Amino acid sequence: MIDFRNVAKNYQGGPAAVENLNLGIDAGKITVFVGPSGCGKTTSLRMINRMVEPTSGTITVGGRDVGTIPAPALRRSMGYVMQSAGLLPHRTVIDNVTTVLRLNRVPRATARARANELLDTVGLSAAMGRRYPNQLSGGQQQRVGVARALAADPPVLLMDEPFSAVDPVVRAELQQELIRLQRDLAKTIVFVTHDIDEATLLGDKVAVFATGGRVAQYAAPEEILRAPVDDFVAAFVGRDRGFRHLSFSPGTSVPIHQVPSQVWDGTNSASASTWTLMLDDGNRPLGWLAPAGGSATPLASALLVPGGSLFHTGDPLRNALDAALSSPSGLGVAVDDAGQLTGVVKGEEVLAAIEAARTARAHGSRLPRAATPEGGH
Ligand SMILES: Nc1ncnc2c1ncn2[C@@H]1O[C@H](COP(=O)(O)OP(=O)(O)OP(=O)(O)O)[C@@H](O)[C@H]1O
Repeated sequence: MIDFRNVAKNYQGGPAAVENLNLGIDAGKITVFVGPSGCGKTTSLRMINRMVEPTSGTITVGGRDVGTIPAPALRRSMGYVMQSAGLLPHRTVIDNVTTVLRLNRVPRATARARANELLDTVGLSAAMGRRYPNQLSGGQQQRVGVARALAADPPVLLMDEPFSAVDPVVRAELQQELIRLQRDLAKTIVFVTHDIDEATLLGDKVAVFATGGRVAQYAAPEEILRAPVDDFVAAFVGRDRGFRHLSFSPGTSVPIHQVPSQVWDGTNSASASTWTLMLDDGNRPLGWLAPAGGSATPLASALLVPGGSLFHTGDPLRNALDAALSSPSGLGVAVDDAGQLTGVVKGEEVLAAIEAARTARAHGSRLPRAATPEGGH
């Protein structure tokens, strides 16, 4: 869909921001440019819609050389979302979202109807449409930025660190929304970030940039985590890449076990020697009761120990391992889509499943059935 051929950019007086970029970007997929600060990601992104003009080389979009398309028309034909949302402060949210539609001479009523639909798509109520940008939180502003970029239904969406100015919780929400949106929209998205976790979560493909716009590796995220091509990529990807790579291995082979459990009523008795999982009356985990130890005396007022992360049906091995590691009992709590208890996973069995997945990969075979801990090696 998008092709960089021998593209270079020299800002006046400086060293080459981008030396010689050759890269093909797939249609309908999310391609992430990731890399340290100043390596030319934003410059490369902005050359696609001619916000930055290349010094030499060619960029084509859908086979057309962007240099031959008038810049304003080109920009209107692509969605663009940036870090600060870039909303016009003196215009209401709805007017911000309809800007491009109005420039494209879409009648006002149609544009507003479309904008309201889009606000709903990005999780904002119609009432938000009447507010001004400074009356929204940072996360809400970014949602408006995404709605505005989608307004003209462009096939290409350029996103420059769109979620980096919001807190981690909102950021995770926005990332999930983008994944959900993309399932329906299948846009060609080019996404710039310096966060490798964000890159591997969102990218169908990830281009790891080094100084001067040199692409050190361009591959699917699991490959970058599993087999970085050189020390630069390995260092950038980080020390816990092995753990992160588990996001790409299904957790279906991890055995689920029964666990002693009770409905929590505030007066439950701890067992002498085992951890007991406390549930609400809908079978959803609330926390644990620690073993009472030598004294089998029931506690008058039991103390609920907060649980660890939950391993949902369908989650990857990473979540299974995290559930086990973060659980005070050492047993990772597994739940179904409704959040109801299905059982627990054991750390050593997750490790055995990880080893089985690795062996299967090494032999290029299908995943064997779940290995027992004894059979792990
Ligand atoms: N308008 C400009 N004028 C001069 N130099 C610029 C300009 N914009 C960027 N540069 C330089 O070009 C290089 C690449 O910058 P660019 O913004 O593309 O990098 P980046 O990888 O997106 O960085 P960051 O993650 O910090 O945004 C840097 O050395 C930067 O200082």
